[in-house]
Amino acid sequence: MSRAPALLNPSQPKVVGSFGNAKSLGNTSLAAAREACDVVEIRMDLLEAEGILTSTRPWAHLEGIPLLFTARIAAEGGAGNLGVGERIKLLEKILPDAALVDVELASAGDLGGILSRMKTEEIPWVASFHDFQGLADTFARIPPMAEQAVKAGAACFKAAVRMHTADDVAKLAGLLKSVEGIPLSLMGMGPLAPVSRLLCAQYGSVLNYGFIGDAPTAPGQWSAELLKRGIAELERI
Ligand SMILES: O=C1C[C@@](O)(C(=O)O)C[C@@H](O)[C@@H]1O
Repeated sequence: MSRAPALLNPSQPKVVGSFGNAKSLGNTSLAAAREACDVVEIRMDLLEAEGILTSTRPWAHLEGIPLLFTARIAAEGGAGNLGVGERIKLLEKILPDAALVDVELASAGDLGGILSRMKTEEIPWVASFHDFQGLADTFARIPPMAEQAVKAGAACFKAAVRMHTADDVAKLAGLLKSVEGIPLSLMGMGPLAPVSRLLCAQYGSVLNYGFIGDAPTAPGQWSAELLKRGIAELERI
């Protein structure tokens, strides 16, 4: 059953709670996860790098909250260096548990086979993009990438970009009002990450990431609990 439409609503921004290590995942009960976020992100690349993914389902105790699975490539901040074949194998294993799957837009071609299977099984995917440096041309690249994500069949386009100035934060949030055709999840990284994430949520970013446990999964990321409390206080605009 697809739960994506309810999870990808700009007027109801959701908080994604991400685990930076296996200990944080193992120590978090379903009740605690529900308290901290609306969706849990399982970073398979991080778990694989810790060697705990081979045969287990270390997220099994979180059945009851939507699970978003990510097998991030090293070029976009992933741990280890998962090849295409390894990522396909990991994704095939988790499909029965997935409410959503994250695939880098740049990998959509390589993972075309598994994306077709997800389409048949009605499992929506998030096309993602990361810029850890905050390059000057990234803002201009986001609208065409969102269009590519639509063409590739993604349910959402996500971009995480390092912010250098308040002007960057305003530009990122502004894109949420100007790009149409697909739900967007936009967020800043670095020292301006927290303020950017609040502003982006207020402007309609559908998925807003924080960490659960003791290890952030991106520079400047707040805890999911704090982000959820902050977003709950925002007046809709
Ligand atoms: O893509 C994202 C967003 C993120 O990079 C962040 O900036 O919070 C954290 C990642 O775990 C997740 O897959």
